Amino acid sequence: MAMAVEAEQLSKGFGQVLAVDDVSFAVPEGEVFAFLGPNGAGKSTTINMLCTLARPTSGTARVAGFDILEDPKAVRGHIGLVFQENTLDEQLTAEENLRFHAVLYRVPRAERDARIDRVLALVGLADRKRDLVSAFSGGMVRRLEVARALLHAPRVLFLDEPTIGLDPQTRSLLWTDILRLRDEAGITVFLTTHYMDEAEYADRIAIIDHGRIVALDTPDKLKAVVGADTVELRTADDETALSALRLAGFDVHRTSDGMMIPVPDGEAAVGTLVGAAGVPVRYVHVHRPTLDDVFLYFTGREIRDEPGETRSMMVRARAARR
Ligand SMILES: Nc1ncnc2c1ncn2[C@@H]1O[C@H](COP(=O)(O)OP(=O)(O)OP(=O)(O)O)[C@@H](O)[C@H]1O
Repeated sequence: MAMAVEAEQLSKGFGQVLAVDDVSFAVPEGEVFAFLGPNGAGKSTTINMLCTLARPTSGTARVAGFDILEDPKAVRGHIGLVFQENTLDEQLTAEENLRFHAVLYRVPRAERDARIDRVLALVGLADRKRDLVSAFSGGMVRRLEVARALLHAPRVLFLDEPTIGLDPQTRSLLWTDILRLRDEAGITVFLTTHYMDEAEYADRIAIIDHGRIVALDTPDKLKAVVGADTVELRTADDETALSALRLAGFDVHRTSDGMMIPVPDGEAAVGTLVGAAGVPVRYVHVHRPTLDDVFLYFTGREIRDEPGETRSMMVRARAARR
């Protein structure tokens, strides 16, 4: 199978900060691939390297078959990009914005009208062609940005946090567009997000934390790793409970405020776990796996603890004082 993106031991440092740390992965053509991680995990830095906007400190990658270091111009010609910031001209209509970009990207004059209509249709904005962007909702602006990134018919589309700041309904509409690009145009989509719920739509997810990929698979397989069910326990003495449960043969994972134990049947296991903990139990919760659990399982904390260690350290310090 042909690969749209192949990263080989990519690293990028900024002074003392290793933003991306020895990351390798491959994305087959036609896949929707999500880079999922908290703020500061290294998602934007990875996308910037793949799009030739930042130079790796070490390692390399091939995008649409071209090496990002040896052939950056060819890479740029075969990718579309949507950044976190809006870069459309609000005083122009949707069509005028696209036309301006088509000229910039040297889309042949004879093809411009057809391309503009095609990309507007792909994002469901065909009937808003002549409207001013200043009259668009946040979701429509994002969709127009996606349309613009598609004008020169790229093979790979990079979207950095495309749904940030949008309400859940608009986010879900944008996802319909993204999946349509894959299904109708065969485009490979590489996107970053810190929204667990929407990462479920992706064909595969790489979970990135502190610059490293900690897990990579389909949403279903990642959830299966966590176990059929998970029991979350918080006790009067977590260290003692953790040792006792491990001695009793359970696979216990420490979290910032307790522990998680994957088990085949949560409800059936609660009694045994509470008994085996050997200390008073303050909180028990049985849940079916979600991607939040997957993140907690692989990183030991919740994605919402971010941004930054400072906040999670404060949360922990506050919890410790209670
Ligand atoms: N130009 C830069 N100079 C110095 N440090 C940087 C620079 N760009 C990123 N970093 C640092 O590298 C780390 C990774 O940042 P990056 O923006 O890639 O994370 P992210 O996962 O995309 O988060 P966000 O969604 O907040 O952008 C962070 O610690 C960040 O502060």
